[in-house]
Amino acid sequence: MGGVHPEIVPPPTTVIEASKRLAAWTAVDRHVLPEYKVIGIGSGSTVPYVVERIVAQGPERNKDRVFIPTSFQSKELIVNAQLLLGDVDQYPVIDVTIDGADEVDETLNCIKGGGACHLREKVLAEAADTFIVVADYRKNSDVLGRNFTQGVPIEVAQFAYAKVLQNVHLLGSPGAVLRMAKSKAGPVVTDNGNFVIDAPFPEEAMKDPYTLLTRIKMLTGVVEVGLFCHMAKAAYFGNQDGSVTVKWHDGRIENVDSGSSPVPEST
Ligand SMILES: O=C[C@H](O)[C@H](O)[C@H](O)COP(=O)(O)O
Repeated sequence: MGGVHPEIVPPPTTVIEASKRLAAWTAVDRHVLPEYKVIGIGSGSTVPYVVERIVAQGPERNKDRVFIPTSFQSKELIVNAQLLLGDVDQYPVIDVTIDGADEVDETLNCIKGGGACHLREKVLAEAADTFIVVADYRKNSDVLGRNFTQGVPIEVAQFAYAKVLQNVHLLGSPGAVLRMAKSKAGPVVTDNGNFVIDAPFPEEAMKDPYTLLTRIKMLTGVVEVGLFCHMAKAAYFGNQDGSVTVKWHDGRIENVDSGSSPVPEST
């Protein structure tokens, strides 16, 4: 764990990347406390900045901590940052988990799973005493599905996908599709060996994500649904003007002036 740390993520060159970093750094500064020893690491493009900031807390702070990944990607991040890797079966109680989101509504319900990692992410969110979301300003929304339009990610057992797809069509998402891979023929296969269905629902259904979650989860063959309801304690959004908006679980909205502009010098 000693020695020079490798670069975890290149410095941001766009306002969106800088906003992600701002959210991640602010959340780590406030929620990864010195006494915390078991830390869940989420997945996606915002999380490398989380790991970067944790590493900046120094080897002394990190030497007796263990980091639990939510995906192959976050496992690589932990290992490359020379942090100690653990798993949730060894550490079923986590002090804090920090993760990204595809969209967050006004009461902190989230769509997650744009990267097909939502099963492990939800396990680590639920195992954590504190679950914190970090994202750029585009994810800050009033109603889920307004910004992230590809639909609710649903992880399904491979053999059951066609049956679940039919069920989901009848449940009110006629446009639901099996997620196809980009650089491989055939469907996306998750880290757990399952398929993913993307199911866009009308706004009326998305206004009550908990009911929708329970309906989808009851379908046999569904492994996990990318709707995270009543889980997050706070969501941090990096803004274009260099401030951070914090939405708290009790409805409070806080504006933090980071004192630094997120606009990268090169733009
Ligand atoms: O499956 C992926 C995860 O739920 C990500 O946390 C989510 O897609 C957000 O990722 P990003 O930070 O890249 O927007």
